[in-house]
Amino acid sequence: MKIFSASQIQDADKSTIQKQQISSEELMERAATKLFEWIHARLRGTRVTLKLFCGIGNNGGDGLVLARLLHEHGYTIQVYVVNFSEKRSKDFLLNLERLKSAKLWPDFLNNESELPPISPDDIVIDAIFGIGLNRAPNTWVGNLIMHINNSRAFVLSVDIPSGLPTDKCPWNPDYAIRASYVLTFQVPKLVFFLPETGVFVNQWELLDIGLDPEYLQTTETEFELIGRPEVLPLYRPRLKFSHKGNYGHAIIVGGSYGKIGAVQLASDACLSSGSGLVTAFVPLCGYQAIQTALPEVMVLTDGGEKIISKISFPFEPTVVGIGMGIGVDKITANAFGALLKSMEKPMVIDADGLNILAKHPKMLKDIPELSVLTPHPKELERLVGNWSDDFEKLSKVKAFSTHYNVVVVIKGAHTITVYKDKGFVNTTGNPGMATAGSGDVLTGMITGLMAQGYTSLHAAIFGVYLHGLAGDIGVSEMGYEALKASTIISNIGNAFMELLRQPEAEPQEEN
Ligand SMILES: NC(=O)C1=CN([C@@H]2O[C@H](COP(=O)(O)OP(=O)(O)OC[C@H]3O[C@@H](n4cnc5c(N)ncnc54)[C@H](O)[C@@H]3O)[C@@H](O)[C@H]2O)[C@@H](O)CC1
Ligand SMILES: Nc1ncnc2c1ncn2[C@@H]1O[C@H](COP(=O)(O)OP(=O)(O)O)[C@@H](O)[C@H]1O
Ligand SMILES: [K+]
Repeated sequence: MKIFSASQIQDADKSTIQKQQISSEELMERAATKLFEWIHARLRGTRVTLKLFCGIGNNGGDGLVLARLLHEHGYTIQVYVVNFSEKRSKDFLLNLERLKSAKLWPDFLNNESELPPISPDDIVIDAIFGIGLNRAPNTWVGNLIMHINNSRAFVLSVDIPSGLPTDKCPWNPDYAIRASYVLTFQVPKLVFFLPETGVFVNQWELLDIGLDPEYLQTTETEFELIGRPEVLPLYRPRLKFSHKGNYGHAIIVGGSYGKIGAVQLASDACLSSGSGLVTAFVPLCGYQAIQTALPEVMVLTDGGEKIISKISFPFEPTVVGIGMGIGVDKITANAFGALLKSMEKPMVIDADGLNILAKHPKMLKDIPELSVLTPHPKELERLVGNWSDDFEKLSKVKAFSTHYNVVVVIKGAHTITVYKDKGFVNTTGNPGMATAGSGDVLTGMITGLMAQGYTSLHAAIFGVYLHGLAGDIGVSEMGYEALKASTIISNIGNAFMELLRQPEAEPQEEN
């Protein structure tokens, strides 16, 4: 699903109004009716007080229409107009008049007003700012936002939490609503998924308000949200008459004394993702452990007892996944650098492989084109330097990816796979996966997919999604705390099956 910028959404609104020959006021009515239907379907007339905080733009206009509809259906409501500017929008004014005609008189709040009482049992509807927010809220509006946040009431935000801009981080994080739930119009917003801004959104849901489908389909976006519909077409089915030679031979290179488990996890994950053959390449001390733990995996060693000192293969691998537990010793770094120079096919580089690159930036130019790099935030910072906020991080990664022609997987709660100017935001995974070795599993999975012929970009997007899904299935059986990296591996098969599951047929109505 595409993630549009604020200005693109505004263009989609305009295009809708023009093509569907409706007025902006009708579009507002349509949007607010969707809000009302969502709320009414859940509350079904429950006796609860809804406190609607409405700004003076179109987001506030949505709030006013919603207030009218709630009132018509007998709900107890209190409407506050957050009067932060004299420049009220046309549709806000129109709906203010309609509200007054329905004998509903809002309280007008300004910088001299007392903060209105909010009980933890109230439901707050937050319609102060929408995607039109373009500067920091002033102090009294910020204080009102903090008051709402401190109220412990359930806060339902219209379109976007007020105070959170659509395409940047908030000027002041205290001055942004922390929404219990966001009902967002038509398309998801990027800020819902970034570590610094996603904290303002506990849960979100799309409301389809019928924006111009042609505009939505034909407009290119910088980011895309990756769910089942996007991943399913990437799947490469296994053929009836195929044999293991058709699915590639992956080599997982890594490990050092005390860190052989990382290679074991990655090799296991690589095999469990469908690689035809998997060989682990480890220092001598890892030989027995891997041979014992993974009978299906072959093992190569170099001469070094505790660390890798020279990397060479007696055959040409389909793909190499490298770096987990390998250490950053100078000898290992030299061996790694020599391998980069000799390789032409795309590789997967993780963990200490990335740390070696950060320590020896001259090696960067030797990374084979279209390789996949899988940094966690700290490794990323070592690689691209620090950033002032999540948006700067994204632009740095885009520049890095373009410069070296590599795919960068920014790992996190919503892992973002970046290739050149485009970012793919993952939707699977959970905090149970914040555990030792889960990154090694991801590297193994991406390597395993590339071995089978998935392109680098597809392997990264598909692997990240499947890894998160395997984690979600694992957590559904044992909870967050007990999930281990090996649990993710044992659920890779379930994740494939869940992905490929046929949707259940709609029950037939009996005549
Ligand atoms: N355009 C359309 O046809 C539709 C718009 N919709 C709603 O309209 C919203 C966008 O509305 P608007 O563009 O009116 O903007 P907002 O309602 O988000 O913002 C209010 C106005 O305040 C001004 N402003 C921005 N930041 C400010 C600040 N910190 N302090 C004081 N004033 C500030 C802006 O210039 C803006 O015009 C969407 O989020 C959505 O809720 C929906 O009704 C669907 C249809
Ligand atoms: N809160 C979270 N929600 C979803 N996924 C997470 C979360 N925390 C970590 N993960 C995932 O777990 C993996 C952790 O990788 P990494 O930090 O490299 O672990 P390790 O180095 O121990 O292998 C990444 O794929 C990341 O996206
Ligand atoms: K809002």
